[in-house]
Amino acid sequence: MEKNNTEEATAETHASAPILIARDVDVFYGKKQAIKNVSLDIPENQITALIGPSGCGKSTFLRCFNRMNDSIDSCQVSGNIQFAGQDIYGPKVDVVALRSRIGMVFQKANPFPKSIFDNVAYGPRIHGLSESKDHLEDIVITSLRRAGLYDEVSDRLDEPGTSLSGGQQQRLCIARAIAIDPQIILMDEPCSALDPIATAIIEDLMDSMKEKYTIVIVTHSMQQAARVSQQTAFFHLGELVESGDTESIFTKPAQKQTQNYISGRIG
Ligand SMILES: Nc1ncnc2c1ncn2[C@@H]1O[C@H](COP(=O)(O)OP(=O)(O)OP(=O)(O)O)[C@@H](O)[C@H]1O
Repeated sequence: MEKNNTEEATAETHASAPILIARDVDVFYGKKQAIKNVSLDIPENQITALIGPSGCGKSTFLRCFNRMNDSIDSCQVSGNIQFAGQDIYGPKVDVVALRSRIGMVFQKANPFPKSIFDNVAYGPRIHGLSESKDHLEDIVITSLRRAGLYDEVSDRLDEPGTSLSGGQQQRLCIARAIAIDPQIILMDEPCSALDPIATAIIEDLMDSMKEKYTIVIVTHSMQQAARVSQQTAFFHLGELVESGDTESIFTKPAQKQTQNYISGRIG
């Protein structure tokens, strides 16, 4: 009995070990501060939801994790973010390599103007991940399967990615992210352009994906955060008000601001 408890405790500790650690992160767009001294741990193989009212800084904070903010001239990020123990803003960091480990899926599905196959094969080709044509085919098929799309497209891999439905296009983008073998997938409101059925498919998919990947999702939908995530972080006016396990945040939040948001009093 005692042994089982120890095993359980070890498994639990392992399951919640942080893969991303943000400390004292500030983000400015010019003189305007969008993120104020935010510290947050992202546990491995879990889904963390970033929630909060429009403009509170969720997407800005998400983009810090794979340095997508680098491409915005006015944007300055300071503080410390570690990925698997390495400072991702360190001088020697190869941003392209970082983004292959920390992939991203955007609000609006954005397939390349290429075939379904080539959309998924693109990343492995440019990152030199495939040893042969057969290996590349394997990667494409495995990625499409992991994204829950293969069965729907197996007989039309040569057709344009843009010929798919919105929900299928979003799963194609997830397959594209998976194809370069990331550890983390950042999702910025991935279902906001989708109908409830396509949304439910993606939510089920996320649940199965967390066995292999760590997911951080920005969502406007509190119901979605409650359905899919194990951890939730609530932002307001650029500050992290509170974070913790999703059930606690939604049933007994520690902060009044969180309570007001989840009960619809601010939004
Ligand atoms: N490229 C940019 N240039 C200048 N200001 C920006 C830029 N992107 C975001 N901001 C500002 O930073 C703040 C945070 O924006 P951000 O998009 O991160 O919030 P959000 O919580 O994701 O909002 P939403 O839920 O509406 O998408 C806002 O005040 C926004 O106007």
